Amino acid sequence: MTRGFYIGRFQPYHSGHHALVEQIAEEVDEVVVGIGSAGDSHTARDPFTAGERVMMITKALEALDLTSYVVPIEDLNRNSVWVSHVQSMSPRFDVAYSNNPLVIQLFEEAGVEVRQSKMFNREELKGSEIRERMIAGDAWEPYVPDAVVDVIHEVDGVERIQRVNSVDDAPTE
Ligand SMILES: Nc1ncnc2c1ncn2[C@@H]1O[C@H](COP(=O)(O)OP(=O)(O)OP(=O)(O)O)[C@@H](O)[C@H]1O
Ligand SMILES: NC(=O)c1ccc[n+]([C@@H]2O[C@H](COP(=O)(O)O)[C@@H](O)[C@H]2O)c1
Repeated sequence: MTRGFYIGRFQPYHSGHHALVEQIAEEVDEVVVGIGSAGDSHTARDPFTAGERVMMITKALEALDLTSYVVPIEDLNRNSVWVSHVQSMSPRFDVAYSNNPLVIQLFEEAGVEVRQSKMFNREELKGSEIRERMIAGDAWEPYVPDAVVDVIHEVDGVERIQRVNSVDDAPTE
């Protein structure tokens, strides 16, 4: 039995993330999705709370025939012990999936196998692009799983990101 660990901020969880989980599911028996920067929310870069991201991912993964666990993981101001922190919060895993250079380095130094993945339609399936679309009032719904559309509507997510973005942009004096 092998279990994979896939970490990201998932702001929001989009169809590129989902395609990758489907690929991971072909390689391992179970998947842990780690929600990184779990303490961050209500900013233009990180608009959604950990709980909202748990809902997005849990509901999107319901469509897959897969045993999965969704685990929020807060950041730690100490990279050298971050892998231990992750391991303390997650079900035991055999392999980590990431394309983030720091994440890869930290896992490899800790002796954890890391698999990098191909990017799916990265032009459009990118969190920052999808957040920009929300801020601009453009269509974002085609780029996330249907379950994520429902969650973002339920939490008034577009209004949230537009509001925090206007605060971020406000003059400081
Ligand atoms: N389109 C995609 N296809 C495959 N993997 C992806 C895709 N987008 C992101 N990933 C991977 O998912 C993991 C988590 O990414 P993350 O949550 O930062 O998404 P992102 O789209 O890069 O968002 P942001 O633009 O906010 O940084 C990273 O390892 C990243 O490389
Ligand atoms: N010291 C730390 O807290 C630490 C180190 C490496 C990665 N992380 C987190 O892991 C996640 C990696 O996800 P991304 O690949 O989406 O950037 C982020 O939330 C990032 O903040 C945290």
